[in-house]
Amino acid sequence: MFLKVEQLTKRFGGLTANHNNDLEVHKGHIHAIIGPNGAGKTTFFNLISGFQPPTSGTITFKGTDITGMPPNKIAERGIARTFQTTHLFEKATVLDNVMIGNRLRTQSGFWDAIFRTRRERREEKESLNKAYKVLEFVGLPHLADEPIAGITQEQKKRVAFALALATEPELVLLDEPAAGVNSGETDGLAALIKKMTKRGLTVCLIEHKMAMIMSLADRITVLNQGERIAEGTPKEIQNHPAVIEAYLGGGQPESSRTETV
Ligand SMILES: Nc1ncnc2c1ncn2[C@@H]1O[C@H](COP(=O)(O)OP(=O)(O)OP(=O)(O)O)[C@@H](O)[C@H]1O
Repeated sequence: MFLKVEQLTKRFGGLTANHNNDLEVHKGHIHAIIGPNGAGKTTFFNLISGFQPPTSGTITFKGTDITGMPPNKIAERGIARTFQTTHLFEKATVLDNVMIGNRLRTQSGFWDAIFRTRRERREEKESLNKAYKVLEFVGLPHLADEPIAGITQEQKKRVAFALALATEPELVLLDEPAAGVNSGETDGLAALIKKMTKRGLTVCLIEHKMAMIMSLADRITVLNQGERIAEGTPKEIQNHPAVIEAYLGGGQPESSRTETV
């Protein structure tokens, strides 16, 4: 299994944000994580990408146990995640964001960057080439010199993708890639996600836009109140009683919370 999460739990004091959750992501798939607000989706991503340590459970990526590894080590092993667009530097250019962001999030040579050693200059050139390549991929090479503050929300989403892709990942975790953009732009971002899998990437995404998820995802995992309540194909999920119940906001009996398709 490409990514295998077993019995993952995260507690914040008395609150259980994730409770004994399992997940299997197949190579080359688009796997969506959905669920109402506060279901524990972002926490789940934080645990997989190493931004928070789990309370218990294991995460195995390509056969290696990566549980509790720091984010830069997990990125080195091939897992990248996107951040909300609020993580971008508004005054810096698109290109600088991709370059700086990549370094800050994946490399330890921060002081090299400050003092501009020879190694740093060589790495900067490589980093520049890489940044242009990923900007090309996400369709923004013409905006390389534009400050983030001057581009649209949809373009910022593409920059967030570029940041993740610059780490040359095999698995990309996208946190609400289409939040705050209109429907035409959502279609464009969905096409870009499809293009990622055509290039051999595996994608795991959190998203609230159901139409997008239903047409894009190979499999869907549904979380509610920290627990996995369903897993299956889009068709199976659409007709799943526990999912319908969770989305209608009625809450559900304890007994149905661990039900799977
Ligand atoms: N660092 C933290 N400290 C304490 N509680 C937290 C922390 N992070 C998340 N939580 C809580 O854990 C629960 C799950 O939050 P999380 O952000 O993972 O949900 P979500 O499904 O991503 O929600 P949304 O769709 O609204 O983004 C919430 O009750 C939240 O308040």
